[in-house]
Amino acid sequence: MTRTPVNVTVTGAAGQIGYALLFRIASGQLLGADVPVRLRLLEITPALQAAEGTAMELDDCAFPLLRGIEISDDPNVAFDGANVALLVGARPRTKGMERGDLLEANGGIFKPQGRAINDHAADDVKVLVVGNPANTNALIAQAAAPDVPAERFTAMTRLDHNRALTQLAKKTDAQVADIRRLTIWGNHSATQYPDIFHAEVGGKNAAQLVNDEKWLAEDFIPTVAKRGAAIIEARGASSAASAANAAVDHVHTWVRGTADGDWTSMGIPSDGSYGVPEGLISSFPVTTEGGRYEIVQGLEINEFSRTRIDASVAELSEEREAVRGLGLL
Ligand SMILES: NC(=O)C1=CN([C@@H]2O[C@H](COP(=O)(O)OP(=O)(O)OC[C@H]3O[C@@H](n4cnc5c(N)ncnc54)[C@H](O)[C@@H]3O)[C@@H](O)[C@H]2O)C=CC1
Ligand SMILES: O=C([O-])CC(=O)C(=O)O
Repeated sequence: MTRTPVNVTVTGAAGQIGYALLFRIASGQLLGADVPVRLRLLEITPALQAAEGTAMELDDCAFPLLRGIEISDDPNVAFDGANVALLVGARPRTKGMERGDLLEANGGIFKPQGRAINDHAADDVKVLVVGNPANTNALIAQAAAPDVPAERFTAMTRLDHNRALTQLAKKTDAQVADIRRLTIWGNHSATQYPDIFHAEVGGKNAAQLVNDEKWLAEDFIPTVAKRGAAIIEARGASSAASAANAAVDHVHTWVRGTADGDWTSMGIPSDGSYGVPEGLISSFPVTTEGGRYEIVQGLEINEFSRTRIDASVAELSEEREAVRGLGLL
């Protein structure tokens, strides 16, 4: 059977995450080994030549599922017909830049990209924002795309989720595959809250198994939340292969579904669940099926968790106010 190729647009294609990501998409790991893909790469004009170089290497892999590569510096071209859009390219914080400057610079990227998605993407487009500050960049893009259902705009907290899985596996002497139902709540920032109170390790409640609140508060949570900075310190560059891996995981789970009885973490527009103000793009526990996701409902939130979820959500509200003040929403 011949399947129509799926159009996957990747922004920031010549960057370090792009270099780790494109080969995995083209090999079938994003959408499945039975799904042909066409890549659309968006870069700024000075980086087009580097993107061409990456495209040459993609050609040289002779991936059977790769049905074409187009490169452009025009979002209206790159998002044309996009079924999946991975928004990786963003303005990094540079010396002397305040938080407001960063939000404004990224507004200049994510607002026009949101508009281009609105005007040119396929009806079934699914958007993942990786570029930081990911949650608020996703909000800016979503606000610029009023014709696209709001829930199609998501932000990446899967890297945080994966980091938390490994830290918990190490602590409990388990394998990551033995762990289910872990949750990242809130913002992809140092305020995020990795929650093990509903997680299970080999079928046993993780928090009871660990039974060490000091480790949770002083080791596990800061290790996961500050892992990005630790990688920069160790590697001299920010996480790239692990970020690309998480982007692949995020979209793969969204499209192909969560395993029975398990859930994942995604930054998604809040419907007001768990006291998170409606519309904020915040990380929640979600199950996915048939290309749709649903927030896991009915989890009991204890005092320890409540304080931490509220703190991260408060940061998201401040970011929303800041971009509103800049006229980006
Ligand atoms: N959500 C998450 O878990 C993570 C997010 N990140 C973020 O991902 C982003 C990308 O990281 P890297 O690939 O390491 O950065 P990078 O600097 O290596 O690459 C970024 C690329 O984006 C391009 N770019 C800039 N503006 C653009 C525009 N308007 N349109 C298209 N392309 C544009 C640049 O030319 C550059 O090639 C950063 O914002 C980083 O902070 C990184 C790791 C994890
Ligand atoms: O911290 C950074 O700059 C990159 C990032 O988002 C992460 O690794 O989680």
